[in-house]
Amino acid sequence: MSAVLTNIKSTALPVMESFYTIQGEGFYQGHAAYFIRLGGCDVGCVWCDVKESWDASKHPSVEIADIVTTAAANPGHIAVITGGEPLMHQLDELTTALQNAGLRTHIETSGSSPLSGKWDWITLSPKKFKAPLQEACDAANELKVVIYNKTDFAWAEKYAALVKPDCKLYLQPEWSKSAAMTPLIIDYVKANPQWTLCLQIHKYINVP
Ligand SMILES: C[S@@+](CC[C@H](N)C(=O)[O-])C[C@H]1O[C@@H](n2cnc3c(N)ncnc32)[C@H](O)[C@@H]1O
Ligand SMILES: Nc1nc2[nH]cc(C(=O)O)c2c(=O)[nH]1
Ligand code: SF4
Ligand SMILES: [Mg+2]
Repeated sequence: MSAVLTNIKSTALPVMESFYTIQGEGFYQGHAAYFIRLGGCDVGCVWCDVKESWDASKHPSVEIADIVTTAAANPGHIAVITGGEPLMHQLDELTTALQNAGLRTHIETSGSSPLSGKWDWITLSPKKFKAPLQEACDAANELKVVIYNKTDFAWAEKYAALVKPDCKLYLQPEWSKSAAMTPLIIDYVKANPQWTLCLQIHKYINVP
């Protein structure tokens, strides 16, 4: 996948899956939300929990009008755009259409591709494998750092210094390392209470 995808204004986007569930992570954890998972990612996190999303060509192209109609058919008021890396796509048309249909627009992003779209909530989850752009740090409403080993705490602080003062700060254990990392996160949050522990609750309660 390359930057070729980034600037194409299109009326359709590759959709790997979409589902109505509860937001399992971050400030909106527990809220009903309709997730739209776009195909394509050029970041390549070794521990990514959705590697099937990486190749955009493996996912069907869906018209934005159809994406929005399906999203708006649910009673929830939040649409979460995730991926893959959703900012590999130009998202102005999708987000405008979702907002015109009465939905809040939230994004889950690594911030490593240029920002597009109109957002009510931006979750920035920076990655070592492809660093976020400063424009993503400037715009983030919450910073969610995945903790894979103990050196990741210092790395998280580097990004906490780059986001806005009111940006919410979350530390999320990498799923396969959760047993080892969660106790370290608990100790870290107790010593540094500006941070909050974030568990992926959907994986504990077995919802998508
Ligand atoms: C699959 S990513 C898709 C959105 C975007 N590419 C990103 O990384 O933010 C959605 C969220 O899941 C997190 N994530 C992915 N794999 C994970 C894992 N194995 N354990 C914990 N969090 C994970 C990411 O950091 C991100 O916050
Ligand atoms: N329930 C639920 N909450 C989530 N929050 C972020 C997710 C993502 O994969 O982007 C996700 C997801 O896949 N499922
Ligand atoms: S940036 Fe997101 S989708 Fe891409 S590999 Fe990393 S966690 Fe997976
Ligand atoms: Mg997920």
